[in-house]
Amino acid sequence: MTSPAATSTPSTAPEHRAAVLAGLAGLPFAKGHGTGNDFVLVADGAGERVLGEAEAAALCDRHLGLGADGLIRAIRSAELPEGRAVLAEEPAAEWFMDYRNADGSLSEMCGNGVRVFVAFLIDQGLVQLAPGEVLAIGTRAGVKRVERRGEGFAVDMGPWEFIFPAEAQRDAADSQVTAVGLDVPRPALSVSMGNPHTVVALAEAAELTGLGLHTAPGVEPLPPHGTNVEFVVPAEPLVAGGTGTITMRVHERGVGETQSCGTGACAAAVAIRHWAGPGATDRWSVHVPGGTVGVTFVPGPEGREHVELAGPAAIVAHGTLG
Ligand SMILES: N[C@@H](CCC[C@H](N)C(=O)O)C(=O)O
Repeated sequence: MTSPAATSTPSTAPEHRAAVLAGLAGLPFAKGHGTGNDFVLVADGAGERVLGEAEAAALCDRHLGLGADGLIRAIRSAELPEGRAVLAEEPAAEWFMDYRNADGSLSEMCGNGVRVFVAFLIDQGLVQLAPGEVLAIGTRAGVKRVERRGEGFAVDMGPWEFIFPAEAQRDAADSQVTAVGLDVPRPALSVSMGNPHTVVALAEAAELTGLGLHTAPGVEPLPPHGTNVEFVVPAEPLVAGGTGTITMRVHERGVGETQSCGTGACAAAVAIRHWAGPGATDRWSVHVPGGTVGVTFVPGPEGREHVELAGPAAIVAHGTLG
């Protein structure tokens, strides 16, 4: 499995962006989103395109490129080393979601992205998926099973993990987070959904709206590969059998503030349920600026608890790089 994000940042100079985009002339693309988390999508089944860090950053540039939170390439799993590792686990995972953040860095997983990815495969006629059917998708966080459900998709995101398990169990918080708009550092809990997250609970909606997320929050200690930071306000009921409600804003690693983060919503539900203690509900609605996603804790086939993420996915445009 590839470890995350390259650490160097591609040049943001306009002439560099223009040169990279000129090299992509003629490239067909689509634009899609899941609850406002938006992506440029490219079908490159045989892996013939050069779509690395510089290309992703240029395409995702909101002023000089197409503009998106990330680039998703649909490539056959057999064409990538990470994909071949996935095929050894699940031979049915023909398609691999090759995801990069807006700054060009790799991430292991994108929860909104994988729903939009499947919508794109259907849109391109690369797969057919009837309501209730499940498609196995290769990702850098392993195989994800995506079910077509209602107006969108439900994804088995696999098991969650604490990033600092000893501290999380002992103190219910493992780090401190600072951000523009917060008077003092706040305790936080770091959760892996394949990619890293740090969740901070705030007391009220006014604190959430008052945050300045144009500046990256500070996290101490920082998880080894950086982190996405979710600020959350939970609301009642949190009790078993009910649906817990969370309002969330997020600052994403490699992007900045986004309208939504699927893996972040899952991490938020993990942290809030942990803080609520025994008897808390397994079903959550997470409200983000771009809409609402559902998070449910379910038993996994191997005996571990899995997280299911459900939400919409839309393909809104098709085009060709000029
Ligand atoms: N920025 C994230 C990757 C993208 C997460 C995504 N928005 C989601 O919906 O899960 C990272 O670097 O881990």
